[in-house]
Amino acid sequence: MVVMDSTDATDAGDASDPDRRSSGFKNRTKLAEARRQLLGDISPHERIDNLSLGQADSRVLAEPITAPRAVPGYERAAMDGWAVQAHDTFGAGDRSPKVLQVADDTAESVPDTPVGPNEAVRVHTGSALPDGANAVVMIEQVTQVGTEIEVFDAVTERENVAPIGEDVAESQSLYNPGHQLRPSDLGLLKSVGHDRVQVYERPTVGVIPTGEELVQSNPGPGEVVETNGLTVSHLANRWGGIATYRNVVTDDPAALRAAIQRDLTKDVVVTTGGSSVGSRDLVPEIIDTLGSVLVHGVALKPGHPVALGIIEDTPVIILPGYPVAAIVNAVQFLRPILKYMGHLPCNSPPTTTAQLSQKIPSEPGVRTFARVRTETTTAADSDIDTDAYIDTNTDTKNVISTIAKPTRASGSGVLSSVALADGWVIVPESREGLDAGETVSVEQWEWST
Ligand SMILES: Nc1nc2c(c(=O)[nH]1)N[C@H]1C(S)=C(S)[C@@H](COP(=O)(O)OP(=O)(O)OC[C@H]3O[C@@H](n4cnc5c(N)ncnc54)[C@H](O)[C@@H]3O)O[C@H]1N2
Ligand code: MOO
Repeated sequence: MVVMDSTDATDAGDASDPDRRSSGFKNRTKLAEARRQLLGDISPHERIDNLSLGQADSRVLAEPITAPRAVPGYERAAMDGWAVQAHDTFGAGDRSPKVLQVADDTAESVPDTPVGPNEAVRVHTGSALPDGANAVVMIEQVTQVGTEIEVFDAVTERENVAPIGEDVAESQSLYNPGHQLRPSDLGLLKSVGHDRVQVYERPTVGVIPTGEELVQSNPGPGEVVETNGLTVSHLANRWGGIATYRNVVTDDPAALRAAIQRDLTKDVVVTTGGSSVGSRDLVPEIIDTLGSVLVHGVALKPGHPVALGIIEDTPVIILPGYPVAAIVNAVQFLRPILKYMGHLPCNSPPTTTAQLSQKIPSEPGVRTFARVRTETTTAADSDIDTDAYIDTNTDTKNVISTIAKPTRASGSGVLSSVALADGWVIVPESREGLDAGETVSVEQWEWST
C-alpha cells in the first residue's frame, strides 16, 4: 500500500474502493456508464488556432466561412475557341458555314479587342470574355481561312461561357463552425480569397508510461520494452490530439505524482500500467489523492482494470499495462474524449462482414474485443484483379467470401494479436460467446481517424 500524504487526500468516492486490493474487480462498471462518467463534467474547449491553409488540413473550423468574392470573378470562356455574338452564328451548319471576320487571333487572357457584329476574337479556356461577345464557338467547329473564320455550328447566347459566380457567389455561405477541413475545402477557401482560417486547437494529451520493468530497448531478464506510450501517443494524434510521449516513470509514489501533476496543464492525462491490484499498482490511489477516481474496473475484456479519474478539470485515463488492454481501452475512452474536446464527430470505425472461423468465448455481461484476421476467398482465376485498379468502384480482389479468424482468444499481453490482426469482433454483453460460422462485423478500428 502507498503511504499517502493526508493533507492531499480528497473524498475517494465509490470508485476508490479501499478494499479493492482484496476484493479485486467484482463490481465492474458497464462500458457506456464509464464513458458517461468520464465525459459527464467536461466540455469541448474553445481555444483557437489561426492557421494558414497549408496547415489546416483535417482541422475543425471555429468560425463560419462566407465567400468574400465570386468565383469566377469575371465572365470567362469555358472552351478554347472564338468569342462571337451568338446570333451571327445562327443557321450555321456543316454545309452552310457562317463567315466571320477575325478581329484578333492572339488568344490573350484578357482580350482587349471588342467583338463587333460578324466578328470573332480568339480566346483560350479561362480567357475573359471580350466586350461585345456573348458566346464562344469551340475551335473544333471552325476553320480559319486567312482573316476570316468559317463557323460550322451555331451557338446560343452564353454557350461555352462561365458566368460570374458560377462556382461560388459573392457572400455565399460556405461552411459552418464544426466542419472538418478536407483538401477540397482548402482549395475552395483559397479560390474565394481566404488564406488563413480559425480552427479549434487540438486537445493536448500527456502520455505517461509507468512501470519500473520498462526499458526503451535491449531488455534483460525481467525487463519489458515500453510500447504503450509510443502506440497510445500516435493513436491520440490520429484522433485529433497532440500527444506528448513522456519518459517512463518508475513505480515510486513521489515520481508518479510529480509526473502526473506536471501534465495537468494538458487537456487529458493518460497513464499506462499500475492500474490493477498488485502491490506495485499505485496509479489509481495517487489519482485519488490528487483528485478523484470516478471508475475503477469496467466490464470489458481485455483490460477490465482500467480506471478513469479527474484532477481539477483534467480527465485522467489510467490504462492497464498489458499492451492489448491499453489499446482496447484507449479506443474506448481516449478516442471519444479527444473527439469531443476537439469538436470532432466520433463516428463508428469502418467494418467488414465476415463469417467466424471458430467459436469466440466470452463472459456474459462483459463486452469482449476479440482480435481477428480476415481472410478472403477470391475468384479462382485471379488473385488480384488489375481491372479493379482501373475501375476503382470494384473490389481489388474479386472477393467471394470473408472469414474472420481469431488471432488469439485471450492474452492481453500479446501485442501481435492486435498488430497482426485486421480488426476486432465485439461480443456484446448480452451474449455468452459467438459461434463458429456466425456472421459478424469486424471493426477496423485502426483505420478510423
Ligand atoms: N489479481 C489480479 N491481477 C490482475 C488482474 C486482476 O483482476 N486481478 N487483472 C489483470 C489484467 S486483466 C490486466 S490488463 C493487468 C493490468 O494491470 P496493470 O495496469 O497494473 O499492469 P502492469 O502490471 O503494470 O503491467 C502488466 C503487463 O504489461 C506490461 N506493460 C506495462 N506497461 C507497459 C508498457 N508501457 N509497454 C509495454 N508493456 C507494458 C508489464 O510489463 C506487465 O507485463 O493486470 C492483471 N492482473
Ligand atoms: O482483461 Mo485482462 O487485460 O484480459 O488480462
